[in-house]
Amino acid sequence: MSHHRTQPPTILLDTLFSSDAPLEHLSLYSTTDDVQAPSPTVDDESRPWVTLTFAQSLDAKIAGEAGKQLILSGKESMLMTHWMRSMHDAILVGIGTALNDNPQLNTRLLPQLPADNPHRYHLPRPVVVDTHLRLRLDCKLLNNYRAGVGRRPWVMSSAPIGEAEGKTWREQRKALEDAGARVVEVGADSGGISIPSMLAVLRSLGVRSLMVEGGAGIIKSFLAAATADNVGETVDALIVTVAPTFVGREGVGYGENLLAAEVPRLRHKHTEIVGQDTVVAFRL
Ligand SMILES: NC(=O)C1=CN([C@@H]2O[C@H](COP(=O)(O)OP(=O)(O)OC[C@H]3O[C@@H](n4cnc5c(N)ncnc54)[C@H](OP(=O)(O)O)[C@@H]3O)[C@@H](O)[C@H]2O)C=CC1
Ligand SMILES: Nc1nc(O)c(N)c(N[C@@H]2O[C@H](COP(=O)(O)O)[C@@H](O)[C@H]2O)n1
Repeated sequence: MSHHRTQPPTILLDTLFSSDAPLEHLSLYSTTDDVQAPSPTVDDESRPWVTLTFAQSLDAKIAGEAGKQLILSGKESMLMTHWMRSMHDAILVGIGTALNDNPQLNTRLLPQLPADNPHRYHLPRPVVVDTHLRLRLDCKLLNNYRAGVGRRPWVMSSAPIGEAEGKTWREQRKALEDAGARVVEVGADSGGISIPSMLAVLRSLGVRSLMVEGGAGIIKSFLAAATADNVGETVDALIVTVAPTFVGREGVGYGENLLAAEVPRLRHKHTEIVGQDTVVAFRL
């Protein structure tokens, strides 16, 4: 769709912004005024706006056998994902994805702006959820930051209680910080980093909107945190790209253990055919 080439797709504008928001330059911001970058927000500012998003096959798989990374999105819907990235202050992935995919989480697919355009695309902050600080020191997120083409990655982690484990964690924290990361301590429980605590901390650090890209474990946790009982407390929008392909049962899914009573209530907002894919957007 041609308008995807020069401005954000309608499905994103409809889902992330209210109809009275000024639609010009929604994903652009002045190089001198980062703070003014347009962003979806929640009213009470207790947490960031959260968009949960991923690409899946027809049989609801997000990766291949043993987690093999799959490019499920076609080029048009991948471009849509990069527009979406430009509309959020930060992008979050779990450490499983960071280790497996070594992602960049930037907006490199967006069309080049004319040289005389005073704006540039908003570059989101990468955030990795990593209890045990397993992030590699030579990952692309840190390499890009050191090369001046990415924001400093934030690593959301939790200091262990035991002395031996604590020593390793502190050493790894120093190594990651020396490599350029900012390690942010958050409370954890048996399910890993506490999602509500992490969201509150991110908001206190200035993150107004968070795009959660996966992987499987993170998607499950955010869906579980956004159950019917908790509606409105964790996830604001769900945007799923469905690719016209089957992966098979060896692939990695995210929904196998979801209980019907626990699934969040979805309000359908928009469905759009983007290239060969179908993108479905909901508000929660
Ligand atoms: N198709 C798509 O759109 C996408 C596909 N993927 C695919 O997903 C796969 C990775 O998924 P997965 O291995 O599950 O890894 P995740 O990226 O979901 O990371 C999960 C890990 O994050 C840590 N963690 C800490 N706190 C939490 C919490 N509250 N909830 C969940 N996890 C937490 C845990 O590790 P620890 O205990 O060490 O902290 C956990 O093992 C890859 O194959 C990747 O290619 C990924 C993104 C998008
Ligand atoms: N939208 C989308 N479609 C797919 O088919 C995917 N595999 C993903 N994966 C996510 O994108 C990350 C890679 O990002 P970079 O290209 O390195 O910027 C990957 O880690 C997943 O989070 N997404």
